[in-house]
Amino acid sequence: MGAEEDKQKSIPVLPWMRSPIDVSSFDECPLTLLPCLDPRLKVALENMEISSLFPVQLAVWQETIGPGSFERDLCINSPTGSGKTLAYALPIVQMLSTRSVKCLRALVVLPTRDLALQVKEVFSAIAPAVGLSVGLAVGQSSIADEISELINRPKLQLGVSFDPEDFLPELQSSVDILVATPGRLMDHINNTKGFTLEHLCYLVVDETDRLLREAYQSWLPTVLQITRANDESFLPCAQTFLPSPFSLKTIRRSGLERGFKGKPYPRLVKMVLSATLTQDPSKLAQLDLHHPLFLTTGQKRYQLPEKLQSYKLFCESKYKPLYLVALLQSLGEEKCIVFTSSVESTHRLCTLLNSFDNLPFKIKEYSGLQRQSVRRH
Ligand SMILES: Nc1ncnc2c1ncn2[C@@H]1O[C@H](COP(=O)(O)OP(=O)(O)OP(=O)(O)O)[C@@H](O)[C@H]1O
Repeated sequence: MGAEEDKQKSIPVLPWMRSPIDVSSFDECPLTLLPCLDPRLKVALENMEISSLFPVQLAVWQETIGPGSFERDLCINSPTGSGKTLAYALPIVQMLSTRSVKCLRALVVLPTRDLALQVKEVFSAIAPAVGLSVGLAVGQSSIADEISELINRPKLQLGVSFDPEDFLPELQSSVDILVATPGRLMDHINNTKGFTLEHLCYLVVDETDRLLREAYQSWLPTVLQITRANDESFLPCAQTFLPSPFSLKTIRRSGLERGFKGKPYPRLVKMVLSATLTQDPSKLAQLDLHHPLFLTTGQKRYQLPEKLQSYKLFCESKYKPLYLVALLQSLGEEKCIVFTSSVESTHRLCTLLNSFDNLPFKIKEYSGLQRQSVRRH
């Protein structure tokens, strides 16, 4: 294939992908210079030893809290390690920080439990600073325990007798933000009383490529259908709706005046992220994006720290373990992480290394073979 043909092939089909925002043109931004940052969140970030925002975080801030003000759905293509989690967590938490009534307003979906746990940790480090709670639906605990974490059941008052027929306690969400894997999310959608996406304002699809590659019990069409159904059921009452301080209904008015061409407004804002975002129109169509804005750093898959040096060692594959042992020995006391391509190779390599009894270091296995509780310590 000629170079010209190659170039042709890499031009995205979708027009909005052809004029992206170049994230690499942004610099890091010290928190002291970040416009509109809630001071409570600034303190929370400083407690995490974060003193400036990475380029992707600044670019997203500009399109959400900054002049972009969440008007468009965001598609973010940025390498692993570039700080995508905080890029969406910070604006969402800041936007929800003024809400006083608790209900589920932001949903973040990730393909695996480990990733969901990492993302939950980031939200948990900043959300409580502005009075928001974060929940996790990943199947780490029993469904009953998870439900009691996510749903608040008001207790019956002592001494007051209720006819069980008349009394249906109002179930409310205990969390404002939920981080979930698709399977457990579907369990709650289908079976958990009081679990509702009715008030959802933000949907984040992290590791989008992976989530679009597999259907995962059709979680995406289900979530979109539920949120669309909310839009439709609210639309007829949009003209006659009188705001009430006690109403929890999110009224997604038709936003003609804002150029939303009859789409409901406020709408469900979507942010989709990946290190290798697909350009396949049929895959992206599944997300039903609104006037999407593409933010990208190009084709880079990984973001390596500037001072990291890398070396390659060439050898025949049958000698790989021996070279590895020699390399580890030469590194002496340094801590090392060895990555392999599968759970099985990790297990094999670990068994092999442990069979040398004169190595001056301890070897620990870390893969999906270990239970979650072991992996976290
Ligand atoms: N502004 C920041 N200042 C300092 N460290 C940061 C900042 N933002 C993120 N980090 C740290 O950088 C690392 C990478 O961040 P993160 O995991 O969000 O990257 P990512 O782009 O989401 O990667 P992945 O594709 O693996 O999910 C994390 O250890 C995180 O704590």
